Amino acid sequence: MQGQIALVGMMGVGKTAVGQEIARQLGVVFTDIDTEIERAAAMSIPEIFARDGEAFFRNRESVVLQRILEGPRGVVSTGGGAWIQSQNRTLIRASGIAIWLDADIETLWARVRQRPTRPLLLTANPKETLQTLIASRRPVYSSADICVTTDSHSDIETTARRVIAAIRRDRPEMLEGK
Ligand SMILES: Nc1ncnc2c1ncn2[C@@H]1O[C@H](COP(=O)(O)OP(=O)(O)OP(=O)(O)O)[C@@H](O)[C@H]1O
Ligand SMILES: O=C(O)C1=C[C@@H](O)[C@@H](O)[C@H](O)C1
Ligand SMILES: [Mg+2]
Repeated sequence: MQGQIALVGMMGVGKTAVGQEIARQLGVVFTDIDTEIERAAAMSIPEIFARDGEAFFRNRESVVLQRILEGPRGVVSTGGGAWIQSQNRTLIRASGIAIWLDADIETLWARVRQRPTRPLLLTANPKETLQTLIASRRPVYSSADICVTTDSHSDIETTARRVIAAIRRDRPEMLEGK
């Protein structure tokens, strides 16, 4: 591999689940930035948001992202807000490529509504909050190198195959030797 493959996109789109499967199919290491932040802080993400606030979390996110991107090449799943910060986009672009995983609001909502693990959705109307977040973030996600869409009919393995096929088509040098 010629660099890191970073997955970006909205919460619930499947960056963690699909990223893990891409890494398995390619036989490379997989790292999830949210998991690494939680490990380093010995706290869950909702706990970090509640105790230290979002600005603190964003700072940790950048530090952890930089550390992981400097490590062995593989697949890196980011948190939903990571690509929104310009310094993170610079870090990811310098280390490899960004894949935007996209899905419609109904697919995202069906996947996030089950679990109260996303502090940004702890609002009176979480579906509306999700919709507002999508509207503000979509223009930024669209600056990723490759966009792959998923929906309620695409399972994790199929979506992972689609991502690998898109990289092979658009950036074949990334997968040299794979
Ligand atoms: N293609 C898919 N088909 C079916 N279920 C999926 C798919 N992708 C993800 N899921 C399920 O949707 C849920 C959310 O996925 P996941 O945690 O991977 O999202 P995420 O993008 O990493 O979100 P976050 O930004 O909050 O970390 C999980 O329960 C996962 O198993
Ligand atoms: O979309 C976001 O801003 C977030 C998504 C999650 O992956 C976590 O990184 C956190 O809950 C924030
Ligand atoms: Mg995730």
